[in-house]
Amino acid sequence: MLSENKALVRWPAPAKLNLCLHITGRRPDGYHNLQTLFQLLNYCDYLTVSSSESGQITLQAPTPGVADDDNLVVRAARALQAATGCALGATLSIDKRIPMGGGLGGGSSNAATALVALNYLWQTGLSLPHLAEIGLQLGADVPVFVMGQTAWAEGVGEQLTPVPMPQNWYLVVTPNCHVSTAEIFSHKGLTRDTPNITVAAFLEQGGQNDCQALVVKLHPQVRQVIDWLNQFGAAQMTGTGASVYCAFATAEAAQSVLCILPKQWQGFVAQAVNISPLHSLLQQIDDTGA
Ligand SMILES: C[C@@](CO)(OP(=O)(O)O)[C@H](O)COP(=O)(O)OP(=O)(O)OC[C@H]1O[C@@H](n2ccc(N)nc2=O)[C@H](O)[C@@H]1O
Ligand SMILES: Nc1ncnc2c1ncn2[C@@H]1O[C@H](COP(=O)(O)OP(=O)(O)O)[C@@H](O)[C@H]1O
Repeated sequence: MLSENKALVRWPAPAKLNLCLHITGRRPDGYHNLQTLFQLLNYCDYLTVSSSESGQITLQAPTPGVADDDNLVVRAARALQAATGCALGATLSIDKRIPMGGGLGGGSSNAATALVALNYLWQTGLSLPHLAEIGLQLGADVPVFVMGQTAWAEGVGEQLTPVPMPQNWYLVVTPNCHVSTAEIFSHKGLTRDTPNITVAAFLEQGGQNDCQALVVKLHPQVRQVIDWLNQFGAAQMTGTGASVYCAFATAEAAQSVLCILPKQWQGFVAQAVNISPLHSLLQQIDDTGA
């Protein structure tokens, strides 16, 4: 099926949540070491990708606010060409559903899906760890999406240990404000000295988001979302914000809160998954021998 209709395949690029985000130190290059639990979700952007003989990388429609040459899928395609010497080109399109710049990893996930899809279509044969290494040059969150499992992460997010988590339902709410990752990491008010913990300790006690206290000071809208969601459970920010999430035992419970979400915010309901929808698709391709 796939071999006949490759251009029609919708390659999923899932969102993630950081179920904790501990900043444990600052490296000499200015980047921060962290410990985080990357929880993959079944809520996705979708890419269509076709291979071409031209060698050109073309985006069918621009992503709002992003120049095509800066788009992470274009940069991912070019990085794969450079790493493999592949002379083929590609035409890509993105069906964007994940709010941008919200700490949900959409751009990084798009890049990871482009790497995985093109590695398949171009038959460049790189392993997932090799693709993750290429992805790390594009962003600290790309490796987890390439590897495709919910995981405990250390370093800048590239040292990954898969950890199966309960398949909770999450309501994710994004206020109408933009939080700059670079601004938060360079702010003098950021907590950067959280002691390292073990995965076992996280699983037992949970963890906090070290960026949250600073972000709510700088962006009162994020505090408003947290206060509102706290009526229904323990709300926490993901990444460097601005999105906030709250866990529910059932889809219905999460959906019923989404129905009464104040109009100035956007939200979606998603289920936690341990295997990325992208990797479930790859498995299906392998199984059918397409
Ligand atoms: C902290 C996280 C947690 O998921 O936040 P979100 O982006 O998801 O909100 C990510 O690892 C972010 O990864 P990503 O968004 O790919 O960051 P990058 O583009 O690599 O870096 C943006 C800027 O943030 C700073 N930065 C980023 C990551 C890190 N571990 N230390 C840093 O100091 C650097 O100044 C860098 O120039
Ligand atoms: N394909 C893409 N999708 C989303 N953002 C992209 C993309 N390519 C580049 N970007 C840039 O990356 C930034 C971060 O995007 P995103 O991954 O959605 O958020 P976050 O890093 O907060 O999780 C965006 O604000 C945008 O400027």
